[in-house]
Amino acid sequence: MAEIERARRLLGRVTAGIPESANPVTHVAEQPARRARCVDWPEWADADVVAALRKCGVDQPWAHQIEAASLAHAGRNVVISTGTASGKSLAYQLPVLSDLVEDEKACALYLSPTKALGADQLRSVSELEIAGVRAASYDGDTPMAERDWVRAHARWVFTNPDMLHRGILASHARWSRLFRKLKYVVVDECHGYRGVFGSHVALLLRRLQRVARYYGSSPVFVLASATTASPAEFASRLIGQECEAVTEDASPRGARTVALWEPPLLEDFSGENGAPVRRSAGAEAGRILAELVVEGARTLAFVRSRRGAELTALGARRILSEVDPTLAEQVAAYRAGFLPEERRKLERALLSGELLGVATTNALELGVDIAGLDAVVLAGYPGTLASFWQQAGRAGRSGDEALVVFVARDDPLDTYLVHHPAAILERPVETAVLDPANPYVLAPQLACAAAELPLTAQELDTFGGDAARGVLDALVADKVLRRRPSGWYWTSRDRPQYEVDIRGSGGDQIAVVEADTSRLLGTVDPGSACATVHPGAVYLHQGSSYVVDELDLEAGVALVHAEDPEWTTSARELADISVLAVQERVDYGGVTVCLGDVAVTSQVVGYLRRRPSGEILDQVALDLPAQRLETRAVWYTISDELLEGARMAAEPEAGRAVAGAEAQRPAAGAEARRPTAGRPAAEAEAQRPVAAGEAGRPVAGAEARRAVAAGEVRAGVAARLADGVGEARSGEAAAGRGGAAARSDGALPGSGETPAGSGARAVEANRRSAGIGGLAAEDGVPAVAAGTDPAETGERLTGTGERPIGTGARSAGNGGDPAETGAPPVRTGGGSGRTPGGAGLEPARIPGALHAAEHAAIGLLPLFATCDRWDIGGVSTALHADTGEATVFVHDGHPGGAGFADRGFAALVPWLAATREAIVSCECPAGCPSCVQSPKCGNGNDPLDKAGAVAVLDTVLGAVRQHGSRYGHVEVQAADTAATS
Ligand SMILES: Nc1ncnc2c1ncn2[C@@H]1O[C@H](COP(=O)(O)OP(=O)(O)OP(=O)(O)O)[C@@H](O)[C@H]1O
Repeated sequence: MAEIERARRLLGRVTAGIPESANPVTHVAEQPARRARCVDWPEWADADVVAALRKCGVDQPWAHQIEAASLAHAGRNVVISTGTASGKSLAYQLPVLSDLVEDEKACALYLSPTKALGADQLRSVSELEIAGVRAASYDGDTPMAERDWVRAHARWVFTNPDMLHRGILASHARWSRLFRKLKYVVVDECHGYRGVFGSHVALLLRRLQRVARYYGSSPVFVLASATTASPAEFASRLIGQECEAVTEDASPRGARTVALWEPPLLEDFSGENGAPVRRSAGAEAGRILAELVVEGARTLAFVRSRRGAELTALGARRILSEVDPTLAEQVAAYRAGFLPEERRKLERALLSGELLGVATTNALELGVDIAGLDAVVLAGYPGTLASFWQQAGRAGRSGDEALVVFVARDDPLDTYLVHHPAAILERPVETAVLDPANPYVLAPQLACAAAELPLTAQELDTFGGDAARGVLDALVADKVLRRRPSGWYWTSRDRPQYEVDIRGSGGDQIAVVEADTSRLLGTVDPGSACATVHPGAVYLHQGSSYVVDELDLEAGVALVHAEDPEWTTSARELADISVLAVQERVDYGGVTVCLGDVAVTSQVVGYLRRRPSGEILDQVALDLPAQRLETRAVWYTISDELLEGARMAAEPEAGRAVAGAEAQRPAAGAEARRPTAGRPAAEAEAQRPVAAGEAGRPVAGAEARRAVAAGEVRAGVAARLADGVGEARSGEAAAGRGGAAARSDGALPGSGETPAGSGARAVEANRRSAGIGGLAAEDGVPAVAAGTDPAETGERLTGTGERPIGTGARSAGNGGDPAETGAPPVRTGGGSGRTPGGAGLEPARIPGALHAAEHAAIGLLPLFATCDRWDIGGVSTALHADTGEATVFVHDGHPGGAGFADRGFAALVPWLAATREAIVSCECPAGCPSCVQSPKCGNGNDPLDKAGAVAVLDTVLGAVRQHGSRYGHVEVQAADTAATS
């Protein structure tokens, strides 16, 4: 009981003085303590290894450790997927070290997503001092002289996927000693291999296996993962072989109290278009951190960006210095670029109580032996439940209950989570999404594979079968490979690995160079360069701030100078989308849901400068070229009949958008089925899939605007309301995901090819260009792009309601523009005469309703696909030329897609239901960042119709539910079954 009192006391302390009416805590949950389940050391384990582990403090192993270790020892691929600090390292150390001792020629590889984690793991193996093992690292930091030694002598090589790709597989003959006797491959933190990076790693591991086979070995894979859903399935997909899973965590855990926290609305600020805004999660976390430090609680606060971490620590110190200056000394920010020794020092200081509070980015999430803290504060959802529990899991000592506070940021996903505790506390951790069949990933990977060893027809099944065959044909047509009877051969003397960056797929990299010193700070992929390193952009690199002077896309360089201005920048982008091919299409009586390939043309048209207070300084127009991205999208269309229905719309209650039940209620009336006059009848056209290159492309942005102005298209229907990807990508978010920032393989923007073709050409292009992008990624340390996410840095939008910069691309208002009036127009009237399940929206509201529904859907997709909202974009339009109907698209931000849109299609119903819930449960009157406003909206969040969005979503969900039993969408697609940590 004393335990619970302690956590409750801590929570009481952080809420002290807040009136009950303004209590930010939306939910409190208690998680009980768990006892350890220990077992004996297995007989097969080497006695010296056991003795060494004992000496390092592991007296008796936990059951899950030995279960996994024994499977590996028996030659079975295994993934251990258990909670934070559950001793996963021992599960692979025991079999690997035992076998290395038993067979003095045997070798092993260890792969980690970051250099820092690899260094930590090497240190812990070296500390065991097992004779003859010769463990060594081989990464971007390994001096040239040492590399020869590692190749010649090391038996356990600690490296990362980037070095495996460029440094080991590319010159495998020099590593023949290792490959001949390669007994184990350890893949640590494998849940991080998702999206495009994960797809590359999956193919890289297949390349590794074929090279090992060539030298006569067939290594066993041991994978370690945070708790994830379906770990066996995911690991099998990652390595391309059967893999067993160990998931029952037998390590001890202290009890925890988890509090969900929604920061209060600010009274003296309003946001864009007059929307209410909340206190930033970072500022709130600083205050909570200070209160906990006063209580003597050892606390780690996770903040999403480096700048945010610094501001949070600063905020806490400022509060503490007023109470007791010595307490302020006990709070630190985790600085980027900590060396392993500094991290150890920090761990020790925090564990001993010398330091009481540390504000950190997720850099401290991996490879840190910090557990048993008194409290953890999470400022913002870290993107995945796996990360959430990884961070939360740092709290909790046996015998003493710890506190976890999750502070919501002002966005739809976080808001949804604090109001739906089950989505955090009871939901299984999501499966990591990867798609090794993406042609943009397959093409460069197959080129690398062929360059390593000629590819034979028998091997193609491991590379995706038919998908690989199609890509190989394109590579042959482009003369990248040559087809001979015995297989496919690489044609050049150059090695493709140097130009293929496995951390992304966006063409040749843009180098970010400090003009004064010519120092290369990092690289950004060309797809997001206009948004992140446009002239005037504030660019963060390793915690330091720079301002971009010049962006030369042709030369591939952004020149910057060191400067830490009083503002941050966020780009604004317009986009247009066309359907290239429809892979899946399901009709639900007036609502159609599709999955397919699209081309997104986007243009950064300007940027906003904001002070940390949220005040918008100004908007600066930019004249940058449009970019083209071919990718995957999920979209739904709604017929006019359903959208407009009859003349009765949802009536918003004060402070709430309520259209749900009302919009669902069927009402009779032939009136409702009347076709809308004046709207182009494109139904027949829209019923068939649109193939690549066909006529019927959408009206391009400028063209649409002209058409609207000229009255050629009905007012309001031609504007595309777009939310481009990555325009204000947070540097930390990019880095945290393993680095979308450093890319060099992939599509040629603007090639207009089908994915396979352009993927093939990408390789060709990459072969010609020197891959600057490799520099950042070789280290396993991705470059950091501008930290401009206002939600992360504590900035707030102060609304001016101004028009987007230099565009005019919005719905042509006809007096009914809801954003102009501040509130959606409300129709009243009898319940008769509307289309069953129809939205009851008048035409002028439709663009704003679709736009708002699209924003919220982008915000909520990360709940179902393991992506960040910056990985995806969207476009909504009241009339799309390719579909002939009102359409909302949500698309992947990577060439060829990363599986996110596919996941949205598969989880359509729960995704859109959660989207609706997020909007409805937001207390704002007409839309705010917590529900339908987007931080990256190219249209200045205008028009947005919150009540209309609910009506749209109800219409879609109603139609799917009514007609869906014949299809697959009614089922919640949750194969996710694993428990959280
Ligand atoms: N059986 C055991 N008994 C006691 N302590 C153990 C045992 N196994 C591991 N440990 C200790 O637990 C701590 C965490 O171990 P380890 O870093 O391997 O966990 P992990 O699951 O890899 O953590 P993370 O979640 O950070 O990846 C280490 O200090 C380790 O020495």
